[in-house]
Amino acid sequence: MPGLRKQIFLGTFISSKSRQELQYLHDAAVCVDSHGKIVKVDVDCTSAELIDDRLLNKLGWEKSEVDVHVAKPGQFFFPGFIDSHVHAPQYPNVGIFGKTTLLDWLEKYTFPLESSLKDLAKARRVYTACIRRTLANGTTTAAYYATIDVDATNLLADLCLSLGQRALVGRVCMDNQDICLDYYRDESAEASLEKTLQTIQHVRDIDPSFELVSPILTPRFAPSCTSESMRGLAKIQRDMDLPVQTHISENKGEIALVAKMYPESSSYAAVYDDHGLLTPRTILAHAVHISEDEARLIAKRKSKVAHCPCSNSVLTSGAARVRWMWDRDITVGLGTDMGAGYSPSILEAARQTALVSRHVAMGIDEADPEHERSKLTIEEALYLGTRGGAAVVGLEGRVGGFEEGMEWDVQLIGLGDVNEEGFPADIDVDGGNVDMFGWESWEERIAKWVYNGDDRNTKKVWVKGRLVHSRR
Ligand SMILES: Nc1nc2[nH]cnc2c(=O)[nH]1
Ligand SMILES: [Zn+2]
Repeated sequence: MPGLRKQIFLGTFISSKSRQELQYLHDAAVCVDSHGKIVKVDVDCTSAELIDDRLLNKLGWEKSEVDVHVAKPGQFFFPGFIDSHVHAPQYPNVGIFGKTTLLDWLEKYTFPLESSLKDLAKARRVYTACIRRTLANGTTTAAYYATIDVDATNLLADLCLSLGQRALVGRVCMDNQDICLDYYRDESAEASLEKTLQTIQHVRDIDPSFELVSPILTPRFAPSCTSESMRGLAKIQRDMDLPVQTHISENKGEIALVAKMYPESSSYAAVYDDHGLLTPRTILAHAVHISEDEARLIAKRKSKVAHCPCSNSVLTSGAARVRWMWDRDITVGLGTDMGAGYSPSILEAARQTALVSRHVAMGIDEADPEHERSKLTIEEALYLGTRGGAAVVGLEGRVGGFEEGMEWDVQLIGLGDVNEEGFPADIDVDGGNVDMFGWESWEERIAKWVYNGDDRNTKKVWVKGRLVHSRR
């Protein structure tokens, strides 16, 4: 990214040390070079003045070439969220679902809206709103499904790049003439693959090394694709080493449909595997009802799962078992799955993850140790939204923490209103739902953020060192 100045961030930095534990760095300085990369983390930096004496000398940087950002008392830096499963064209429909479940929801609400986005002016409006709203909620990376339309999909990639959101952008493949509706489908398997290649080429043209925006192969789900298109996509995946995203085992009716369509495959996961689509770069959304055999196969292929708790509750799909998948060595991240998911926020997804895990627990006898184990902690939910998601979208080690060598994809969080000493000022009803009383430990502050926070607490957001959102 040309034109970025060097930056030093001072304050408290909180990130996942492991699934179970958050790391708190207080009075720290994180130094970011002009490419948006973290080059130094200094943990003993109590004031801005120290930067002159010590840090700048160590870095060999001139004061005049550096911007210094100091977090206010009570604020902290947190890694940007990763939305590992989201449909940008469905954004206008968030909250609009009535009592539908997956298959009738697709027909009633989703396909008409997606198809209407071949109108590029409408697509621009919807995609701009989706990107700006998710950035405002701290989402620095999103794995997007677009629509079947090449131009509108390419526009989504353009907008991610210009608005500064890291993204994987997929043109949706739907070529099964028996299942897909006439008004919204690819003409043939061949056309589906050709259009996919057009979007890959477009992304290559605008971001040649896929630094910020990458194409992602997107067979919508097994019912919407033919064997021919799935095999063709698998070949493109192998030839170009690209990521893949699709849906799996979300809804019982869907599972029955897949079993009927692919009787020769032993399970839903096996359908993808039999077509060469279960790869280490494959993101499978939902996995609510997968069997032991399917979990074993997914883990063996090192494919990843995007857990979408809001969507699974909205569409009455079921409660995915995150601990159970972790126990079977499956890497899991979080997805909003808008517009089935009603919220653009991964913080909301983290909260719903914690709650859905309690519903999983309620389905297990209290005497069984799994009852207690199923419940996820706040630390685990935040891990899923940051480092877990990074591993799911193939950015492990690049984003999700504050280590040297990582990129500055970060949000600045402010909780309540505090005065210079860090004590609460008067309650500010416009500033968000998180009220601080001054006696909370850092662990308690994070808990209050997860359960009552929202975009009003997300003060600033950076991607690869660039400021992409700032709250007025
Ligand atoms: N939640 C969800 N599941 C799907 N399965 C196939 N398409 C979709 C979709 O758009 N949303
Ligand atoms: Zn989805």
